[in-house]
Amino acid sequence: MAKAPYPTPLRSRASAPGKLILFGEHAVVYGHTAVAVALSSMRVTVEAELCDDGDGTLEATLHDLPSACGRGPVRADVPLSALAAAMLPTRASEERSDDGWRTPLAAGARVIEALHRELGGAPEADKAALVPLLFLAASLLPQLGARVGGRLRVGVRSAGLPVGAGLGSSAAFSVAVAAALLRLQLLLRERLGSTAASDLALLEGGPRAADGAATSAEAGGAKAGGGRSGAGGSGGRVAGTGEEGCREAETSTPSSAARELINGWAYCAECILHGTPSGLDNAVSCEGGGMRLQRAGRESGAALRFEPIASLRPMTVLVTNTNVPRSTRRLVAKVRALRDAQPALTEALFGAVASVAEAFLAATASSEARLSAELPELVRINHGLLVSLGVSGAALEDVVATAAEHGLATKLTGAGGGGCAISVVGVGGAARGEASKSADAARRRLEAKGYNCHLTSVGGDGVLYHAPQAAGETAARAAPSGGLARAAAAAAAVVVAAALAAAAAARSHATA
Ligand SMILES: Nc1ncnc2c1ncn2[C@@H]1O[C@H](COP(=O)(O)OP(=O)(O)OP(=O)(O)O)[C@@H](O)[C@H]1O
Ligand SMILES: C[C@@](O)(CCO)CC(=O)[O-]
Repeated sequence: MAKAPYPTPLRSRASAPGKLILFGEHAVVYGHTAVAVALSSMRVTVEAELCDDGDGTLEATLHDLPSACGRGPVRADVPLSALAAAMLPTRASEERSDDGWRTPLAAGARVIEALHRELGGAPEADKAALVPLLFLAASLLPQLGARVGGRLRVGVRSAGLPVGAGLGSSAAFSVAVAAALLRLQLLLRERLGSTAASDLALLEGGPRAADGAATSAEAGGAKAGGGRSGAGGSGGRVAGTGEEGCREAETSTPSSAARELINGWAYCAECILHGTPSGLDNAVSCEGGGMRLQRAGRESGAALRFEPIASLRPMTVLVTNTNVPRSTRRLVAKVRALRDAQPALTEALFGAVASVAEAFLAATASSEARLSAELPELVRINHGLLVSLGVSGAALEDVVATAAEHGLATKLTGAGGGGCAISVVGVGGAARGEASKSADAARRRLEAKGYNCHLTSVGGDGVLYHAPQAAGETAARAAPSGGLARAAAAAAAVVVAAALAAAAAARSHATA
């Protein structure tokens, strides 16, 4: 065992947004077009700190999740060496080294079981929430298990993103944890002087769109290898609205190579939480902006294809959480039953939903004025089609009617039944003035009825790095020492191509 001191704590901080489905839920299950966007001001933020005091423990705290034991938030202290041991099935089969963080690799059943065991007698619900974080820590900081002493502290907080309401909180959690821990790995390598060219490429952050780096022509350029992604302009508008969210001055977007790795690891965490998710939520959370998605075939097992929407325009929506629990599985089954009973009619409804999604894509590609004119009607029509499919509910209809009294077109988002609805407030500048007065009035009425509302722009920043809260990170780089330093130095020889190939492999896995 090596004891390699970190002269000062290393800290990283990252955040990632939730998502919402603008158009096309349910029809997308049968191969029709849908549109999803990032909820740039509703985010999960993760702080991670690695320091030399302590007894070789990972301290994880999920500040927003109340523990099922009824005392405080979900939290755990786990020996770092035990985490490394739990990962042995993965490492043995892969013959992997401390360099394993470069290749996102899903957790097998034996690894998941071993991580559960490390959480001892904690309530099952707490374990389920913690295991993805433990897995990411062990995967992205594999060197730590071989050390004596030290402490890794990870804290997770949500900024306005409700947990389990259909807005992609689990993906935001997974992306933000993966980003914070990847950055810690890279800072550790930099501190130890083992930074290779490939690591520098991963460490590099770009300016956010909110800093004015992305013009509207670049907005949404979420191609692999591209710089900023997502609807850059809206990122700037979010920062100016005075909403909740992360607006630190020192904020940057991870490089595209880093985003690919983050997305790959986040998908691995999502698989632990959800089995076999499509990968849409983590892709939108990571890249920001908006995505067009479509299944390759008519059946729900068919692969989902994602395509960034290059022309997404800034939009402001009022998100209303009915607080009515919903089961996506039950609602999807309900639509399937309707399709079995009325195949031609149901297919016609799906076709109409897809036409709405395509009309939205045409309008946003055309002009702000056209989108502004057409969006409310498109929202109203899509909701009507979802009502016809039988997936609305009493609270959702109440939200639609209440918002309509204030001139706002509203639709359910996600599976329906309960969960959230979205009301169009405006496109670009239209979100101010009269539109914003209507939104304020609607919000007051809806909140008086017991719903939770959040005014937000959509399609802005994806995953972001933030300046850590405390000083110390800028302290002088330490000389490499001990086994950890040697392992890190050996790993540094791996070239850029390896990191990019690994990330590409993860991406193809995530979109499969
Ligand atoms: N802020 C957070 N801190 C820790 N864990 C979180 C946080 N937000 C979400 N999670 C994890 O994600 C789970 C919720 O995932 P779930 O899929 O039910 O909801 P969602 O992601 O909000 O909705 P959807 O997947 O339908 O968009 C939580 O139980 C928890 O494990
Ligand atoms: C209802 C649905 O279309 C969206 C749920 O958020 C289901 C799915 O796409 O898997």
